[in-house]
Amino acid sequence: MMISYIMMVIKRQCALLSLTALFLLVLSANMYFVYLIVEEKSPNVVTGKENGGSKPEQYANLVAIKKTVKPATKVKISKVVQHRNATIKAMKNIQQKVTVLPSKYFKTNLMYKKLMQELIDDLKPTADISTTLWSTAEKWVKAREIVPERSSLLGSVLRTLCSTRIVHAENARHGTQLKLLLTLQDNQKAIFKPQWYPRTEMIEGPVYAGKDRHNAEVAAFHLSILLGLRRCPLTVGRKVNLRSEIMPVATDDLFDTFYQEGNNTCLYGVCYYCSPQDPVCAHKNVMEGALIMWLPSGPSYKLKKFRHPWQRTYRVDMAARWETDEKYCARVKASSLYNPKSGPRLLDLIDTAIFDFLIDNGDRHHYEVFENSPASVVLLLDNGKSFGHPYQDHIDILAPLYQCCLMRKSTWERLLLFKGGTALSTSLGALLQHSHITPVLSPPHLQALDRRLQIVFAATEICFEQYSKERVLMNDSSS
Ligand SMILES: Nc1ncnc2c1ncn2[C@@H]1O[C@H](COP(=O)(O)OP(=O)(O)OP(=O)(O)O)[C@@H](O)[C@H]1O
Ligand SMILES: [Mn+2]
Repeated sequence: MMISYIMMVIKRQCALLSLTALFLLVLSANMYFVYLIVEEKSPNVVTGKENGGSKPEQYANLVAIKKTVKPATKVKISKVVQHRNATIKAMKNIQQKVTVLPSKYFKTNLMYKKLMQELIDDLKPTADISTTLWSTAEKWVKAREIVPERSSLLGSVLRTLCSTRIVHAENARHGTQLKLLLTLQDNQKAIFKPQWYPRTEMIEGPVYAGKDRHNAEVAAFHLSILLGLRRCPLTVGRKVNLRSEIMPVATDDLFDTFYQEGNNTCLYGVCYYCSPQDPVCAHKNVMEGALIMWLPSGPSYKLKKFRHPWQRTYRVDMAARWETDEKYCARVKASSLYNPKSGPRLLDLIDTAIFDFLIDNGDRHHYEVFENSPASVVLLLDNGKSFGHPYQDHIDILAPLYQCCLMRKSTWERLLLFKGGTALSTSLGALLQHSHITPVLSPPHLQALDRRLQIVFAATEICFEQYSKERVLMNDSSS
């Protein structure tokens, strides 16, 4: 009797203990997850010093993973699909919704033409080419926008960027891809990302496959203006003569990577992905590229890099948490950094997701803000992996939108301006006509924008049905 009583007590204690242990385990797992989000760490990314040389430690793992993913890799898709079931279910719902989108989304709002005309006017150069415009552009940079809503000098700044003499050229030590850091006359820095592909190239493979697309940087900048997301550095297309404009002012280590291949001058640069086996070649001496104006230096503009909470694993056989967990947004919001009540960061990321989905950029593994500005905007830096395939839509880029079901009201209103079916492609096409490397996008890439906009409408409609419009759309004042 006594023994069975003691056994019963022990059993109860054990049950209690294992329950407590389970509770502690769940709690610590949750805390670890919040820690990962807040501390910008990822189980898949080795962190380390920022921008530390040609092989940044913080990217070592991510880069190694990216390198191993070849477009032709065969994987057991069914297994991967199972792992990514949360986001796949959401994507299917959205695809279904597109087919029954309310008719209001097919009615054109002619007001878009007014906006388009205003922006086209702003893009026309009105002042002479002058390096005094560097300081004009510098003054535009604020905590929440780096390009003003309207400026009659926008076109003049862009033209100056396009045509001012290059006085120094070095390898940009930032990031992993080949790019040059140019200094233009009167000390304006700019990044030059070279052309790797013709406009018609279709990039097959995962969403982050291939090399940078210089024209994508130019198109993304113009789209950012059109959508009122004025957080993308000023970007132009520029053709440079490697022999007369770059080589004479190149640093020795850059100069050493230039060589002649038949009639064409080539270079391979110094960067993590750079090698003599992987050169980029000019047409004869002329190389087309994107020239991206460097943000001002100084403490107010110091950049801080964060791991993107919806970062991909860059592995086809491994899913990220956001791909498997329908309630992932609640976890993100548990961090005060992303709680919409305490700051605009989450809404910025949702704006970014919409922007990235439209341009098909699935490579925003990190994002940057101005470290010393409270409530700094999420900058749209590095749009090079966009516009890879005009016939593919990677709906999972929209995960921050469909998992959080939140959107800034002003963003929604701007998107609605382009409803009707062709307004977005028409407008962007018109803005890009002023570019020195026009046509910037091939027609299929432009048309893809209209199709993807419908998908954004569908995703948002689902949110409206689920939570009501009032709960989904957030006022700017509350963010
Ligand atoms: N216009 C700019 N002004 C200021 N800093 C910039 C600008 N463009 C890029 N940078 C800095 O350089 C870094 C690398 O640039 P970018 O992301 O375009 O290169 P990348 O080679 O594609 O990098 P990654 O391999 O990380 O994708 C950015 O993270 C940012 O810190
Ligand atoms: Mn990149």
